[in-house]
Order: sequence, then C-alpha cells, then structure tokens
Amino acid sequence: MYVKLCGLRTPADVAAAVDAGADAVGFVLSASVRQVDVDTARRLVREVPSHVLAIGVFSGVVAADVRRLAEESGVGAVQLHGDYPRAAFDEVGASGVPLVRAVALTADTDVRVGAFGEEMLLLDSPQAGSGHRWDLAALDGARPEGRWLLAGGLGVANVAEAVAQARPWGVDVSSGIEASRGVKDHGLMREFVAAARAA
Ligand SMILES: O=C(O)c1ccccc1N[C@@H]1O[C@H](COP(=O)(O)O)[C@@H](O)[C@H]1O
Repeated sequence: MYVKLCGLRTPADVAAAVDAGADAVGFVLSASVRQVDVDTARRLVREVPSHVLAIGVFSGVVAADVRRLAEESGVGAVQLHGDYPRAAFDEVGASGVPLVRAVALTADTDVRVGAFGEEMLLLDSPQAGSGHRWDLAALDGARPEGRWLLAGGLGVANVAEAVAQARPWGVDVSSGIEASRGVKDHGLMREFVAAARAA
C-alpha cells in the first residue's frame, strides 16, 4: 500500500513522515491553509530522502507557473488538482517531471491511469483538502486499475474500511493527520501509515 502524507509545512513534519514510513509527501504550493512558499518548499524538499517522493500540489495555478514553481522548489513530482485540461498536463510534463492527476469522480471522469500522461491518478472529494469523504459506491463500474490513490476524509479510524471498499493502489491524507487545521499531528501520521499498511 503506497501512502502519501500531504500538506507538510515544517522540517519536523517531514522528519515525522519519513520516520512513519511514508512513500510520498506533499507540499501545497497554491492557495490553502497549508500553502508553503517556494523558498520554504525548496528547504523542505532538501530534507526528503531519495526513497521518498516529494510532490508539489497545485490547484488553480496556471501551467506556466506550476512548471516554474516545480523547478524552483525541486519537487520530484507535480500533483495537478481539479479541472486542468490535457494541454496543462502536456505543458507541465514537458519538463520531465512525473505528474499526478487529482480529480473528483464524476460520470465524465476518465479513470484510465495515464490518460493525461500522468504516472498516478488520485480520486478525491470535490473539496480538496477539506477532510470530506465521498461516496465510494461511485467506484462501482468506474474503478481505475493500476497506480491510483484514494483520498478524501481518510483518517486512522476509517482507512481500513475505505481500502477494503475501494481497493486502491495507495492512499493520500491531509486533514486526518492534523491536530488542528493546517497543523500536522506526528502521532497521527505514524498511526495512519500503520493503519493503511495493515488494511
Ligand atoms: O490540502 C490542501 O489544502 C489542498 C489544497 C489544494 C489542493 C489539494 C489539497 N489537498 C489534497 O487533498 C487531499 C486530501 O484531503 P483530506 O485528507 O480530505 O484533507 C489530498 O489529495 C491532498 O493532496
């Protein structure tokens, strides 16, 4: 089970995520209570060991700026959240950075992993980073195959049940590992990784 811990803001957050055994960590570089500026992101990325993927998370940022911020921060992958068109994936991906396509599941969603040139698909609630869950029954008949992550309101108490129902390749969490909005709880990070791996 691939586990991404998202919305990290401090070196202590990064150290705790690495200690917990996360496969990937996310730094939000667009408007959010969890936003870090590009200089902070660059410093945090330097703390991430090579076996852990540092992902820059973007929503509502034009592709040219995503590409510049990704290059300046040194992230190892870019997560494009929301309704970015295929052209935006092509523009950002032209730099060679691996992409994560993060969308809410609707009747129109292309659930083929790689359909937009991405390495991973992430299915999330319509309100990214809100801690809101979504109806996993929507996956019936629309379940992706391969490298796809489940997100949206996951936490220590519900990740096992969510994994059993959705059967994702990996999971992603932000709100569910926080003591208060935007402030990570390092104990919850450890418990979440353990619970996801045990699922
Ligand atoms: O976390 C944010 O603030 C955020 C901002 C902009 C785009 C995505 C964001 N977070 C993503 O939301 C999910 C997890 O959310 P939660 O666990 O329900 O809080 C994850 O994909 C984050 O990368």
